[in-house]
Amino acid sequence: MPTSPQHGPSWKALADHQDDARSRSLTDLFAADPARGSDLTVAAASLYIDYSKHLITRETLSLLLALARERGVEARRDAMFAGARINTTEDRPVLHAALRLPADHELVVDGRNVTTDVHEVLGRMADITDRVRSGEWTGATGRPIRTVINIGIGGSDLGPAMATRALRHHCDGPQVRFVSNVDPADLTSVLADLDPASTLVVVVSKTFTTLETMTNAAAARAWITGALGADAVPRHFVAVSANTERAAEFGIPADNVFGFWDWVGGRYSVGSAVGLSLMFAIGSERFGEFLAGMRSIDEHFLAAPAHANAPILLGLLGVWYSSFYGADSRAVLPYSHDLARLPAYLQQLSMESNGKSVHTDGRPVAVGTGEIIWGEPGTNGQHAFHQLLHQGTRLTPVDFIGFAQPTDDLPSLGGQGTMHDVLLANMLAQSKVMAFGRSAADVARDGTPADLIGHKTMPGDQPSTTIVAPRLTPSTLGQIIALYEHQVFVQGVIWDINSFDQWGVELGKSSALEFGDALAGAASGTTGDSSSDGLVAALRRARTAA
Ligand SMILES: O=P(O)(O)OC[C@H]1O[C@H](O)[C@H](O)[C@@H](O)[C@@H]1O
Repeated sequence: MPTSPQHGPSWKALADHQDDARSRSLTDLFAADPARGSDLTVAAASLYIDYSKHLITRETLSLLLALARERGVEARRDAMFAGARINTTEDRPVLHAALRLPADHELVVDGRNVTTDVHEVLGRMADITDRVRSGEWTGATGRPIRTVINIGIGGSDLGPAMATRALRHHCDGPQVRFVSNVDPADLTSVLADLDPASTLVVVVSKTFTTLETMTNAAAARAWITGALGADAVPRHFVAVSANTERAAEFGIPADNVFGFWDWVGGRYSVGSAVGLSLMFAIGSERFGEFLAGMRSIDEHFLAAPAHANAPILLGLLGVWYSSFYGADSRAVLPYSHDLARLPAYLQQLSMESNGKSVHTDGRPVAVGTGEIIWGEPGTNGQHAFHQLLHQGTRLTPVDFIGFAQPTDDLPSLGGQGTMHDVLLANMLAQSKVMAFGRSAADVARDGTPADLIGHKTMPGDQPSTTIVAPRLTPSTLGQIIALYEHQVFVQGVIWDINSFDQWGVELGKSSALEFGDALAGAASGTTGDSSSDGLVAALRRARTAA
């Protein structure tokens, strides 16, 4: 049974070391160690990752790596990949990495070779994808499918939605749209301009019980059957679920149900059948490239020594800031408009995984765990929230993500270079000024009036990682996703928390059911607290107001 991390010798050594290191600025660190900009980098598949602009010395790194050893990160990683039941509160293996294993790689769990099952489903997905994309699969009136609607929420939405948007340039199948929110505005606006006769609905739910998804799916079914009759359902609905019986109860024939397994967490499921809508959009071949990209990072994570292992290094840096500096959040800033939904995707991946306050054995955690992930694509954030990153009082580590080659390009304003170069130049400039700032002496040298010097001084020391890839492709997107998955895993191991359950979301779900009754007037008496009583009453009154 692992002890709490703060009781081990490495934690104490890091805390003592931090007391010494805290006064050293990134400007000082780069002056004292000019090679750090090239040395503190790591290559993983086609990703080049610069972590030199972090508040660490080489000694910090070796202490962090000692912490990883002490916490058994590599042994735990091997246990995960081997199918050990490391999701202890749900007694399940954690095998999203098995979703991208080659077909000839045997991985036996509970007496079954899971890669056989994975590739059987992948084959069925490829088959329906080919039929839909070629027009062989038709709707009830014989029309080919022009639009696919993915109905799902959380892990059954964010992954395929983020990836479909990211791979816009590779989308050459039916148009794919996403509906997640139980707010009827979501479904209504998505359906508004669609023809039911050429629309295919993919209902995605691991459990097939999620209220939002079931509600939207029922409304979509009414929309289809209202136009085309009840018999149209098998031509217009397919399901993705680990609960195939429930999917059948909804009226979706078994041939149209694509399964996955309880060893795939929702937020880790984009490489499973949950990615079916993405496959419709980009085709099965490119989906295969996406899985291969993920696999290349799995292999790196498994094989690279810890000091050159990107997920281990990035995981340790996340712990360094969360637990030692008390940083609450990390900004993820993709300098790629196509990655606009990546921060939202990573919010679920990281915050639902590591937003925990007890150790694996149920004892309370005594150190800062979890990170609040947020962000917007560059350069939009620069004109909105970067001010706080540049001159605010909070330490907020940043991940910059950029691509050498553009997906789209246009000439720049001055005609020299291109807009993509302007984008990349901004990314590099932001990481530089966040790290090194601008001293008061420098500001004064410009003749700045004394009373403005403080206002114009840039403190610097806002740490960042920069992740660079040649181009945004199915493979590099898969690599980025797997990199973050494993970073989250490493942090969970160091903190000794279960990154693979999410009990915290359950209470809100059951409470919402009670409020549904109260709003409808079906419940009598109090909701249990005076604030909720007042809100229910105000909402009921306002419904009848003009
Ligand atoms: O795929 P489903 O079973 O419908 O679940 C959808 C989502 O809802 C749950 O409440 C969990 O918090 C998420 O981890 C999950 O991805």
